[in-house]
Amino acid sequence: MNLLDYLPGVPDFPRPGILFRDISPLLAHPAAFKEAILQLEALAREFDYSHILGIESRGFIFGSALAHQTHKGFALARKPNKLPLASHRESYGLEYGSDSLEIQQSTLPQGVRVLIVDDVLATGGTIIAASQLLQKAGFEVAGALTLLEITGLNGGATLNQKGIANRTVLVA
Ligand SMILES: O=P(O)(O)OC[C@H]1O[C@H](OP(=O)(O)OP(=O)(O)O)[C@H](O)[C@@H]1O
Ligand SMILES: Nc1ncnc2[nH]cnc12
Repeated sequence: MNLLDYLPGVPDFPRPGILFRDISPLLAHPAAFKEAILQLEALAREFDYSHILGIESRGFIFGSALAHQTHKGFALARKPNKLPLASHRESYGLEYGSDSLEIQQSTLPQGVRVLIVDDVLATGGTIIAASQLLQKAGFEVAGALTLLEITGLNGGATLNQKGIANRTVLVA
């Protein structure tokens, strides 16, 4: 099964010039979704971690399914003003705009090693912000794992330069 068949590119969304990879067909196809989680699980074995951080919103889907599959804990990196307890915030740029993420200070035991999981790696801005949040909150960044890296934006190389070990299932 070629998982890219289930991640079609939609031209000029959400802005002209962006080829947006839609995860909806993959999620709607049980065997493709299962295969995606199994391939993420295989790459996750390369990391030493006890918890997964999922990034709102598409990172929640893959991160939580992977946490369930691998028997790891799961934590939320949320868009602003969604978390009820004291939180850290980071702002960042991404392929088609800018945004902010927050994590709760008290979510995980201090010092645990956390694997960041998201659907897509484009510029790397989102994962760098997530990594900074984890460090601010006193957690160790085990690395970052994505289903798809968008070519031409050097997200993987950017993460490497920042010292964030990263693996992706697909590149397109
Ligand atoms: O590598 P980057 O350039 O930072 O881009 C990648 C991010 O962009 C998308 O999220 P988006 O902010 O569109 O939010 P969504 O998951 O709620 O759709 C995607 O799910 C990643 O989190
Ligand atoms: N081209 C793209 N497709 C889907 N999600 C993205 N997030 C950032 N860039 C993206």
